[in-house]
Amino acid sequence: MAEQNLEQTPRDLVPTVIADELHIVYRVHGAKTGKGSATSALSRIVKRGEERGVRKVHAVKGVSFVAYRGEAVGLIGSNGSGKSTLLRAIAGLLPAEKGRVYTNGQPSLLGVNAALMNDLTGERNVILGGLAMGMSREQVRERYQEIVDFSGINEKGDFITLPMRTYSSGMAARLRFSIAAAKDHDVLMIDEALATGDRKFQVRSEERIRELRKSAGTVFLVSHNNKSIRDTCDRVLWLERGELRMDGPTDEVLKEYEKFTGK
Ligand SMILES: Nc1ncnc2c1ncn2[C@@H]1O[C@H](COP(=O)(O)OP(=O)(O)OP(=O)(O)O)[C@@H](O)[C@H]1O
Repeated sequence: MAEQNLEQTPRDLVPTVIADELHIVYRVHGAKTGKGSATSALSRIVKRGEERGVRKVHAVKGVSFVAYRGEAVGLIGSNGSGKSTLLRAIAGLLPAEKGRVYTNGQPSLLGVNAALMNDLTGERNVILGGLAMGMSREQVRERYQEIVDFSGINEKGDFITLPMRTYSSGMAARLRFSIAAAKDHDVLMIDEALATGDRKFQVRSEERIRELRKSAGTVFLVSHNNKSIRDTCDRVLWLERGELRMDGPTDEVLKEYEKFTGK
């Protein structure tokens, strides 16, 4: 893929993320506890080393690709195929077992579980979220109304002044997306954020993703919604059992993926 792109317009392509034979392995402690007393457990640890009682999950297996500035890259694959793991590794949240990830610029991961404070109001979260992304107080103040309007949180009443815990999961996801999308990111990674919003919000956020791409960032989008991927991404990486099964133009990859899933 990289070679193909380089042949087309070598000077315009600025790589933002490079994954080189990347392997990610989770270690689950206490998965195989074995039987017996505490003393026998201790002696097993001493005798057989620290890996005893640790189960490994090899979630990403030798994935390589190069993503460029201005690209929107979809990540697809069955449940448990390694999509979220790959994003977390690009964001620097998981160490590589083998291989490397290089990023040019600051990657921001916008997950469904992104950490907003449930006991604080939406309003406070907008401010803290903006500051946490590196915006100044003035910038947050300037963008505040835009963020709230984009999220649509106040469409059905004054919810922005209520604690986040009173929001539905869709409302919370919309607010997270709106906060993250208020800033231009070098590399923005979105994990299923669109799936939780209603159709009107999805259309708005897809539009914003296209804008973010124009402002020279790279966007990664994990989704099980093929339509969202088709409407937003020009390139798709298809993962299956941790391996990169296909990397290419959206239509080509989705065609093969739909054959695979029988849809
Ligand atoms: N914290 C963790 N500890 C151990 N194993 C994990 C952990 N998180 C994910 N896994 C395992 O890693 C593999 C890949 O999971 P991942 O969440 O990356 O898949 P996914 O493609 O994003 O799935 P989905 O579409 O269901 O969200 C799975 O086998 C999963 O069980």
